[in-house]
Amino acid sequence: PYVSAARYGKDNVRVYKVHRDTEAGVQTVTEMTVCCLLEGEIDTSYTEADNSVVVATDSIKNTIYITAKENPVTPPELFASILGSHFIEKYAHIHVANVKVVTHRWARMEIDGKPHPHSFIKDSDEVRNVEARISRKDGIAIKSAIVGLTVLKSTGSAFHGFVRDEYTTLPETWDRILSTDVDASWKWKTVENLEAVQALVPKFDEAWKSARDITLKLFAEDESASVQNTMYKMCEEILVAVPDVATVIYELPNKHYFEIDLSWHKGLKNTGKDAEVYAPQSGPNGLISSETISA
Ligand SMILES: O=c1[nH]c(=O)c2nn[nH]c2[nH]1
Repeated sequence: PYVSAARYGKDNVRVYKVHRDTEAGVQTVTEMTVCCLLEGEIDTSYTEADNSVVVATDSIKNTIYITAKENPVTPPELFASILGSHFIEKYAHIHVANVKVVTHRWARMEIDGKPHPHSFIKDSDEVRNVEARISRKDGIAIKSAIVGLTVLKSTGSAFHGFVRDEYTTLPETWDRILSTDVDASWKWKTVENLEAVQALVPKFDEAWKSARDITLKLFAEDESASVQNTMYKMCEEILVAVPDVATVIYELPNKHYFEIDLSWHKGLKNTGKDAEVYAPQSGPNGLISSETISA
């Protein structure tokens, strides 16, 4: 046997960093969870217990803290690229660093109508993620994402005209609840090195805001004929709004809310246009995904 692929490192490295603007008296916080996995000439550490090629995962963890201390931690695309580049530059036998950064939400509190200088709320479990592959020979490939943005609309969603056969029980509907946990990601065109990432820095936050705004606006306003079609419209608009992005990926669970027929109770009407009380379903759920590439 031989090792066909190997990567190792430290996962679930939680990092918090505060920026203190003493002049303005305003503090800003960033909290993230980092995973950093290395690839390279490391097979002998698996096949021959040769630890001389192993940068200990503990040292990788230490490097994450030091890199966070000495560099910007935002935008996460930049921090991930700086961190990954460190390993390629420092260790000749390490050829790829796979860095995932999950940034958690700390929304600045508004107290008496004013942004508070140093207090924040975790207003949802939504996260902003980055997965970067920093490779000595292939350059830097970055995928950014919005994950865990849970949304619901109480109307403005239909689903009819689908295959009807001996397996079908789902009634057609012209007015249903639509709810999903958005997982949207966009792949940047691969860049040569860290310098090229730094040139892109102003675009990373803009792209995240555009992708999030487009997703919410279309979700709310589209008279949805299906999750598939609404998802495609989101991809189209993101590809137009963010030219440096080559591919947009969505994965949307369809979190069903079932009507409850209460007619057995004194003829109580609670279906179709009379439906008001529904049963939210934990599962099964639909799962609709797509990858859309600019022309
Ligand atoms: O939007 C939807 N897409 C589907 O493919 C589907 N299948 N059942 N309900 C559905 N809703």
